Amino acid sequence: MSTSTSTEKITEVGHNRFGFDSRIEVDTLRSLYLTPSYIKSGDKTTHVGAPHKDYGTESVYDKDSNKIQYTTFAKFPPVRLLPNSERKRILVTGGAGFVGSHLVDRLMLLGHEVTVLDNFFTGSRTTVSHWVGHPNFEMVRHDVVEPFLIEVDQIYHLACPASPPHYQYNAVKTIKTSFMGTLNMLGLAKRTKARFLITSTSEVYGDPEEHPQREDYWGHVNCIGPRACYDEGKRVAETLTYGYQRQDGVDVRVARIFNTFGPRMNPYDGRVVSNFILQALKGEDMTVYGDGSQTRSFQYVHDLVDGLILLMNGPETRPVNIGNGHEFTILEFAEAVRDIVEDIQKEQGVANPKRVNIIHKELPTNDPQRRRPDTTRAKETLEWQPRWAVRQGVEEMVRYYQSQIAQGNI
Ligand SMILES: O=C(O)[C@H]1O[C@H](OP(=O)(O)OP(=O)(O)OC[C@H]2O[C@@H](n3ccc(=O)[nH]c3=O)[C@H](O)[C@@H]2O)[C@H](O)[C@@H](O)[C@@H]1O
Repeated sequence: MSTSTSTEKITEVGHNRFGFDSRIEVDTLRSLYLTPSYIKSGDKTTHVGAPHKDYGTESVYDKDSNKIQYTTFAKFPPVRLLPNSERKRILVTGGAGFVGSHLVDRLMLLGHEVTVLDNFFTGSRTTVSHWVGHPNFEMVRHDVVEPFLIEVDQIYHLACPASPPHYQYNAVKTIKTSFMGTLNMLGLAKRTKARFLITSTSEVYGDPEEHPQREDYWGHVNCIGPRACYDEGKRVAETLTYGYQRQDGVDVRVARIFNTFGPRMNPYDGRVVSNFILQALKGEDMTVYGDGSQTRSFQYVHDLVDGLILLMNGPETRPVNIGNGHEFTILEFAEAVRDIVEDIQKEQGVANPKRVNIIHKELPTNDPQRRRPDTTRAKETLEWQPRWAVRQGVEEMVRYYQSQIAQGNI
């Protein structure tokens, strides 16, 4: 499949819709994840990554001693100054995770007060460390399976491991997180009258018999399979959400997220995009599970954050699919990632980049055969559509991982 379609340069993300202006320059966001870094070897220090800014975290990796020194600057990225009437108190559970950290960046830059709850099981402090100390920001180490009391206007409830190896690592804890965590956060929403948004998943459709998947499809889930802890956990979380809406009038939003990728994805989390990019960058064999004929549709994280913010502030209370409709077989996707990595390596002066092999490994049990979102509802009710081509996102993620490798973080 060709990924070389020419794509327009995206300079701004977000929308000004539903009384909530979420527009931000892409370069501002980038400066938060493509952070400056230096590598020291003997007397020589080389700069890698983005140009130096006087905020965020800087790292110097000393190759000889294998030590890394972080410096956090007391200056923060400038945030929008909002009048009190517009500034919201926003809770983001799982805010130190991959998706959560991008949402936090956006909400902080927009001028809101953000509290992050995270138990750091799969999230990491470093994803949002550039905000620590900011007057509008608070980070709390807390597990959502325990109640949490706070006064807030909006709750984005993201907390839950999302990668198959992570969520299957402790299946009982995953179900507990989905059920107890959602129960606690809905209880909080009921008491504070905060609007509540839960990030559900395309996995509620299981191994779908309908294609593409619309929100009114009930799904095809094996309730005793290895994925059930996540799939059924999210299904019961949705049930709870609408239970609180019907019984207690809680103002709810449900996002069903389809495969998402981007910078800050944990390099070891085992999902396909991070695995393929890192394997290609390190010159290792790329591992396609099964024959690679299963399909997925991948969306870039900035599109997802746009969708979440629109959903939270818009009128739609039914579940909404948020995903990109460009469907790849996994084998096609492996080839596309390999081509993109080679193109970038050539652009960087590597004359003949080593062509990595694609090898096949066993297909995980109950791995869904086909997955593509029908996003008509998001288009009609939120006026949301994905804007980032897969190639644009993969290119940016390659550069992010390259700088992480250079810094000794991978
Ligand atoms: O994003 C979604 O909609 C949901 O599905 C994902 O699950 P999955 O689609 O299986 O995600 P990956 O682990 O990235 O796998 C995608 C496909 O690539 C394959 N794969 C994965 C990794 C790898 O190295 N090679 C490989 O061929 C898998 O077998 C699967 O067919 C994640 O579980 C969830 O984060 C999410 O809720």
